[in-house]
Amino acid sequence: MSGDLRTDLIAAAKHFYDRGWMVGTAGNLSSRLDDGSFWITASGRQKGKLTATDFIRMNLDGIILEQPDPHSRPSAETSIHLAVYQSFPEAQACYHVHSIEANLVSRLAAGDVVSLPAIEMLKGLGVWEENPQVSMPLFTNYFSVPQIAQEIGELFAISPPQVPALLIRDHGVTVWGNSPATAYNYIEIVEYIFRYMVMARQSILDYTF
Ligand SMILES: CSCCC(=O)C(=O)COP(=O)(O)O
Ligand SMILES: [Zn+2]
Repeated sequence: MSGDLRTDLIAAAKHFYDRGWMVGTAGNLSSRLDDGSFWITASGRQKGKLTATDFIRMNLDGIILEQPDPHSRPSAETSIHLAVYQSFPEAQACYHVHSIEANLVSRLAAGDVVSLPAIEMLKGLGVWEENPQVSMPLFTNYFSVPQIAQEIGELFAISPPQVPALLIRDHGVTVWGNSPATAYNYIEIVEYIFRYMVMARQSILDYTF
């Protein structure tokens, strides 16, 4: 598997699993090859113990190109990865995890965006401004995942987000980057920001975002 994108995905999933962000088979990761196709985690796999056969290679039309385990199915949330890759052709990796903090933060916002605190960590998401006013798009967790994906694609076609991340209410966060390493960092940064927001709510200090 040397030079195989699945090596990065397996290592990332193990790290996120160990952080408690991919427990109980939660979350899905994908990464693109030079031909535009992508490896994505098969559905329902234990994300702390992935092997090369726990992935499926698909093209941007959602057609399966390689399936090392013939009994596997693509992630149930493949349509969201497709919406991200179709919206952002430069994206090379798309990572989705479920943390408790992401779920709590999604309940802090009543509307369709979450305002983020103007902290230094925003630079890690590409925001280099004095006292930035930044929000992350927040989507409804429809039972039908393709419906979530459709809303993502429709919104991003007219209004690209300020940061390479989206939150689904009561579900989890999805990020994308121009490499697997970048997407990995983005997950760590958004989860830091969510943790900050939850802790700020619990603190006696008056924080407004
Ligand atoms: C307990 S996880 C519920 C499904 C989900 O939201 C998820 O991220 C994992 O789905 P997959 O089909 O990719 O395993
Ligand atoms: Zn999910």
